[in-house]
Amino acid sequence: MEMRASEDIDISTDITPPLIPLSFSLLNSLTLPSPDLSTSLGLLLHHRPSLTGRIAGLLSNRHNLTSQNDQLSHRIRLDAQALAAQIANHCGYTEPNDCVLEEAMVALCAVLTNAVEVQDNEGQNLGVAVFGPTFSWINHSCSPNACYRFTFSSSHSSESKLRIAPFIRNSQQAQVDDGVWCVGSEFAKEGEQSNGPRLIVRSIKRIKKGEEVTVAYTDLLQPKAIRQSELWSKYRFNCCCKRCSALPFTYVDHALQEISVSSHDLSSSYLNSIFVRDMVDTRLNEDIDDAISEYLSVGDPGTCCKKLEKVLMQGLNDQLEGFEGKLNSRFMLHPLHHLSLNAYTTLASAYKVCACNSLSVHSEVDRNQLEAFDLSRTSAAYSLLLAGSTHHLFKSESSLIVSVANFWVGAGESLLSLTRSSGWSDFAKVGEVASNPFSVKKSKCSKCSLTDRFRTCILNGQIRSADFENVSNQFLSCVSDITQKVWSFLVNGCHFLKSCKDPIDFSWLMSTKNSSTVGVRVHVNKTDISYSHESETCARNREEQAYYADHARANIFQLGLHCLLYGGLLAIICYGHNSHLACHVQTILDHEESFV
Ligand SMILES: C[S@@+](CC[C@H](N)C(=O)[O-])C[C@H]1O[C@@H](n2cnc3c(N)ncnc32)[C@H](O)[C@@H]1O
Repeated sequence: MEMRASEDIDISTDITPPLIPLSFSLLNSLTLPSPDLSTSLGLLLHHRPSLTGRIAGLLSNRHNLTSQNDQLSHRIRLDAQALAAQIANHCGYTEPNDCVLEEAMVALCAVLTNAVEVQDNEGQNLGVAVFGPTFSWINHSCSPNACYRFTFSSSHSSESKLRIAPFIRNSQQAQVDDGVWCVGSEFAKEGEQSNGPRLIVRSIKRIKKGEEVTVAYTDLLQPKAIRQSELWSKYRFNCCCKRCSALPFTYVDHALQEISVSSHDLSSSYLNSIFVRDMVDTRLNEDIDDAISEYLSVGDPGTCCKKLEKVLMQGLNDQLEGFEGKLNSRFMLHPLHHLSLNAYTTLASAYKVCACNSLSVHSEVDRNQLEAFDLSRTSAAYSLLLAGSTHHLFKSESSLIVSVANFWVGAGESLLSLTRSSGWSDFAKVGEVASNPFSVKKSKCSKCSLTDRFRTCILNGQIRSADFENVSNQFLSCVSDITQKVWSFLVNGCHFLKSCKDPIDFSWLMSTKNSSTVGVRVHVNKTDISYSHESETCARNREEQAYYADHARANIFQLGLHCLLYGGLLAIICYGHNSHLACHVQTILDHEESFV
């Protein structure tokens, strides 16, 4: 089964009304050991599996999930026994019979195949839910044209209408029970009291009438091999979408897994050996994963930053046992490799925590202000690098919009908060620049229409494809200009960041594409830096320092504002104007205004 557009749909359109779940389990109120089991029980209490192996119209995929003698099928069997025992108990039997066990198996497989994690506004995992066919018949694509969000409000816009319909191939007709697809039964009714999660599907691309509507079942910022492996281990299917079938790989998939080699005695063709590539991938993955997991469990952000930056700067330099003896090479992550992106995300957050810790630990006021300022500056630079690098990928793969929206908002927040740092006083006379001197209203950019676009969109909730393209081009042009003015200031003191020539325009990567010694350091070109922090710190007097700092601060404010507004616009496209992220952007803008 699949879902298709029943009309032409523009980008940024809700394509279903709010849908109510068939079954939902909150993480903190489980009667059974796992949310999957509780959700399966909820499903079974109201629906019986049909002879075709579906339950409430949902595919159980029972055969594919349980036919192999592997860990997944073993786990499903054990869980199904626990579920069957619970049902038997509920019905007053002492032992579950084969029929109950089979029903438990079908319900559990249907939950594994169709359930989604429900997240609150902050992205925290609340539990697990299964929805009816309107949502559950939507297939996966690694380049999807739709996304979904949750809402917890019981009122919804009267405009939201169903714009998709099931498409059933002849061979599947027999699988669907009469009455399963019943328009209206899954939709939240006006004034309904229940306050559980509702799910809304929204277009992130233009979709033509009759085109299949797809969503992502996995993280799209992962390379093909990882996406395929996750889809196989969870759902047991091989994705054959356009992105996965592209040969050679799409630019995005190539970049997400690119590793370069530098060596005196080996050519980069060695990386083409799957054996060497897998070995290098595994080792680099372990290094990044270890640093991040240690940070998440032990909570030492400083050590994590050092470890991650070491991997980003030095790559893998060990002797590796290869099939032709020992390989004495250096393997570097490409700046757009998916592990680099993970590292930037963690570094942005870890430096921010370091900055907060620094303010709370030191007793010498001036020293801690300066240290916290430097750490916040580095955190903001990593946020900008993350947003810029994923945006670069987004230009080739527009379904990355959902991640990119969050990253631009994060970069905007981080840059704006940097402009409020008391550390600026180090550049001028203490106390003079303690509050934020910039106004959102007065800082309206003369070159782009972002502020107006955001305000219009936050009111009416939609942007047309053509408008969006224009706004994106204007935004990129402004942000590239401003970034050139402040990047050297933002990255001062951080070796890895200094080695990234431009966090927005990645054309510098292309020029070195065929080099076998692609180390990020080769891209450093100090002559391109329009003005550098070094020149500020060497400035002869405090007036000069203050002058440079004022300019840097004003530019960082402009940069932050652009990132935030653009992130807000993307948030409206992906989640709607009433969404948490769009409202969050509005709140930051109001907050900034209140500083003046
Ligand atoms: C949530 S259901 C989607 C609807 C399903 N096609 C149906 O007939 O009910 C998920 C299951 O659909 C199938 N599926 C989804 N996307 C797919 C894709 N891109 N390629 C192959 N199978 C897919 C897999 O069997 C997966 O476990």
